[in-house]
Amino acid sequence: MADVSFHDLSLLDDAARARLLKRSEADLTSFVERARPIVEAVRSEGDAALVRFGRELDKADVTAATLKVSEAEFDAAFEAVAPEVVEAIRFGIENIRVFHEEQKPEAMWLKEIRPGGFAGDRFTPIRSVALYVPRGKGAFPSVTMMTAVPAVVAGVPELSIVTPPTPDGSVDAATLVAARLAGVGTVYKCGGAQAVAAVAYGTETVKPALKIVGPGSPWVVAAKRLLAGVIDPGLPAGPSEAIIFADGSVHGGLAALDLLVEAEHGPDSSAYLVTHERRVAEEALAALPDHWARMTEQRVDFSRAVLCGPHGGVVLTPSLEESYRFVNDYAPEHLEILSTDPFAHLGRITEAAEILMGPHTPVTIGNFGLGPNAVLPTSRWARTYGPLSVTDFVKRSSIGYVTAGGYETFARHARTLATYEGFSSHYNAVSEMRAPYLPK
Ligand SMILES: NC(=O)c1ccc[n+]([C@@H]2O[C@H](COP(=O)([O-])OP(=O)(O)OC[C@H]3O[C@@H](n4cnc5c(N)ncnc54)[C@H](O)[C@@H]3O)[C@@H](O)[C@H]2O)c1
Ligand SMILES: N[C@H](CO)Cc1c[nH]c[nH+]1
Ligand SMILES: [Zn+2]
Repeated sequence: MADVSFHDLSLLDDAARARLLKRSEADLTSFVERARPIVEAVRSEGDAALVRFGRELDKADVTAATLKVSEAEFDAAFEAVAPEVVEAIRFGIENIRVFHEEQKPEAMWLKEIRPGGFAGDRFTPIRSVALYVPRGKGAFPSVTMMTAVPAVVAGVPELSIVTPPTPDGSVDAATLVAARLAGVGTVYKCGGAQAVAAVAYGTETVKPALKIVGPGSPWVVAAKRLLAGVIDPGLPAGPSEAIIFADGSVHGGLAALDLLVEAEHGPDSSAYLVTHERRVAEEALAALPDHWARMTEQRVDFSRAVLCGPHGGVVLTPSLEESYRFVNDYAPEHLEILSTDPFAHLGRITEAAEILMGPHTPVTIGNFGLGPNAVLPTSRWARTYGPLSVTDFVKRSSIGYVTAGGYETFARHARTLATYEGFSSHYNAVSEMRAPYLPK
């Protein structure tokens, strides 16, 4: 059995350190090439292609008539899901709603920039958005909560969910419960590249959308890349990843417990424990076998593949400074600061999409509904993107308003720059030609 990867940063040259920063999806070329014919088939054949790929790729018994989830299926889902699961979904949705309502921008603001000259922003919902909910290596009602709640808070009028069907032709029941409780009533049974193509082009059954958000496998990420000229692909959210940052105030066994959280998503995930304390690193390595003994076989296989492979393991740094530097260079999707004084470290970390503070805030709690969004940028995109938010579901128009009294000051400077840039109509519109036409 392979050993957990142990990286002593003080022994690595720059090239070896740079390799640690890479993710499995760094090269999507082969997925993009294989997703291309799927996308093309959906564009040209519509529902027929969705049914074919549903059967081939998801081994699912779907027909054109059953591609859209019926009201009866929603009702049956509430019967099928255990009451405590419904309660956990309600609890999460409520927290996520409170967080995102706080985040919602004012519908409009206007400021007097100079006397008689007003400028501001107005926010209006995007007309139609599709939410991708994965269903490959597990079911994700939590992703339904995380994508649907901010969309509903933003007021998007046309919302739909796309998610892969299961072999019996149904959709994960808890996903349907979460959808209805969050306020989304349209769910289509298609996943992967074909789902992205379906909402980009539309089919006989699937209504096209202006934007798609939500995480997914490399098939989903590849299709979003191919269709970026047709549909807004939202923030890049691929295979899950995390850094557990630990100082010397915690036990390494705790770090190992939390390191396994995102490592168990799939063999394409990434997860590191980063610490400058050799004791913490050694305790973590020693604790992993016990933790694995309490996991399901599939999740052991996934997390072993990550932690024993090139995209995971334990990183021992020569100093606290080097730990900060590694985290900021890596720009993780999830970062957990394991310390009895996490706020002492927070100011040093600038590149992370989600930062969870202290020994009582494991990534699990963030994933399942503390409030902040757990759909997050992966593959170092945390350097420029933040978590999914209400602002992903609205667009901004800027508003300008100049009064009769304020006009001449702005016009004078505009004439000067219009002349410099060589625009005669721009000039004329603010010249003496304007006055005769103005309302008296
Ligand atoms: N970044 C985030 O915020 C975030 C949140 C949750 C999950 N995730 C990640 O999302 C991903 C979900 O992936 P998943 O696989 O569980 O579900 P998925 O729904 O994204 O992918 C499954 C679909 O991929 C397609 N597919 C599978 N094999 C294929 C093949 N050989 N050819 C063509 N298409 C194929 C099928 O259509 C299938 O329905 C995981 O990597 C997880 O870590 C990320
Ligand atoms: N960790 C995922 C985001 O990378 C979210 C999630 C949902 N369920 C379990 N985990
Ligand atoms: Zn997770």
